Amino acid sequence: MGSTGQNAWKLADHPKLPKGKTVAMVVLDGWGEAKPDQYNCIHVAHTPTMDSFKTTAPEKWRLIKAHGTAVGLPSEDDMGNSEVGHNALGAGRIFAQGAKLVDLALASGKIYDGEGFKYIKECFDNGTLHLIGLLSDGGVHSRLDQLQLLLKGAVDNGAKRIRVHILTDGRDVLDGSSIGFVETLEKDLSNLREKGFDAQIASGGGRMYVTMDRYENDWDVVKRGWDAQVLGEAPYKFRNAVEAVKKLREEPKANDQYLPPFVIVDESGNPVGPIKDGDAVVTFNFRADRMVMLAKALEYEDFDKFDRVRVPKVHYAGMLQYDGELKLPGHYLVSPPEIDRTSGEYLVHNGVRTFACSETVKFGHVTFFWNGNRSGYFNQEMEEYVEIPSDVGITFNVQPKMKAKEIAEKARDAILSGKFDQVRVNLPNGDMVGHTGDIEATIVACKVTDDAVKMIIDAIEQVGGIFVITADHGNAEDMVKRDKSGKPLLDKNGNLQILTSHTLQPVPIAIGGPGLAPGARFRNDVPTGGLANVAATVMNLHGFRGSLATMSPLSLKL
Ligand SMILES: O=C(O)[C@@H](CO)OP(=O)(O)O
Ligand SMILES: [Mn+2]
Ligand SMILES: [Mn+2]
Repeated sequence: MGSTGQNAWKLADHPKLPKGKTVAMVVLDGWGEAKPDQYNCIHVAHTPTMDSFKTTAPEKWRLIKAHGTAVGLPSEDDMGNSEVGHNALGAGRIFAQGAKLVDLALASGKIYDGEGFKYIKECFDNGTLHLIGLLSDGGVHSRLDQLQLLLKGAVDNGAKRIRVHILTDGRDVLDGSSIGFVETLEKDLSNLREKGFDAQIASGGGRMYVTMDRYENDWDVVKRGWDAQVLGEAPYKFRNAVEAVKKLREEPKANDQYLPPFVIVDESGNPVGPIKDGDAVVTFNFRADRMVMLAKALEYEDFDKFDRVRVPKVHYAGMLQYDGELKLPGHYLVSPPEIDRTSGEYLVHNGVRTFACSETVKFGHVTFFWNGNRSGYFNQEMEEYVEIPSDVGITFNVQPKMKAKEIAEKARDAILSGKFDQVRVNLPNGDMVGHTGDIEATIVACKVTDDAVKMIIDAIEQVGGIFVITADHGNAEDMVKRDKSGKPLLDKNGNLQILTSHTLQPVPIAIGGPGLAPGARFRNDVPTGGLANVAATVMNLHGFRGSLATMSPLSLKL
């Protein structure tokens, strides 16, 4: 393989597999494999299409790893997530991910020598350091222990006044756990106060209602956060954050994910921590998708998505740089993984035309994450990305069908059009509805997903193509927290502990379709395999050689 120019991208022909077959690449979001029981919504739901892969063509079906080190996360206790999952699927390699890179930078202390930290430090003498992010130990977007280390490092490096703007979780961790996390943070801050630092929580709100929207689905979410964090304005005012979270959770149907915005006020009723000129701001989430919108609001001069009212002149740094193409934000504490030479870029250099589609809430998964946290096209003549607008302002248990049918129709039409060689979609339902913890709705979500898969493979059937159906991580296959033996756990009131988060489960991958070379199947003597092996397998199915640079496929027997 040449090292420069077009030659560096040219892929050799596969010795046995033909070129020119339309390949449908379908990612079921949040669809893992787990023991069948009543809390496994995939098992309970009517899913004849997905079931048939496993039962009628078991040699073309297998399980692959979708969590922990197989997707670049720090440990095997880390559940998978969309960012790392789609990064691995799209890049075909395992990269040490944000969670891990931040751990290393904090442990070595290198984070404090970096450009980003030096930049925010310039404000420590006269300004306040604001830390904004998700408060939990979920490890998907952020981690409490990293925030704690950062707080310590900041005061060791001269920060005197610190305000933390918290977003409560309940999506990567149990609902209700926010109280404990806020208590822990309050204790740390009160220890700092005892040592003479002026450190407090300044504002808060639930992650799905305040700040952490993604892919520009609903700017109101970011505005609510802006109002509380920057302007110090919110519908609820409290003297301390533990009281805030406890009180707001008392509202009927309240949960951690959707707590309304609140600000902490002093004895005269004034907000304790609006962001002002001369302050430093750090968004401490390492994961990109749900921080990009706030980063734009903080960084873009000609921002017009909502009225910011007041735009403080601050030194802002992200924990990571969230968008490599937009270079957003410009300053960051830790360099993001350099996810280069992704499969999408190989495709455009090798004449493979791609169609990618999902609805808004997952659109960036099959584009931005797939392409290594890079927005935009590699080559617009070779690619078409279609976004179907998601419903806004609802929780998806109310509308568990979401846009699965519309996504499948777009995929079907793209396949039948003959204009594309790869048709790639994400079907969000298992994940988005699974996160609501609503078992009945999640069962509907799984059925609808199965219907969508059917529509896509029927189209593949018609054009003599190939399908690859897989998932990015588990979610809908397990809706309860369990003990080590697998028994569902009850809380202190005897209620089932509902699991709103992803899981540690493996995910299925199925290949098939009339275009698949006769006899092609997965080797059953290769036990390991993960999401990072899918890209090279797909390249094989497009007729290209087995290994591309360092990508390795799931072994196929031909
Ligand atoms: O909604 C999200 O941000 C995460 C869970 O925190 O889910 P996913 O990784 O599937 O996008
Ligand atoms: Mn996902
Ligand atoms: Mn999810």
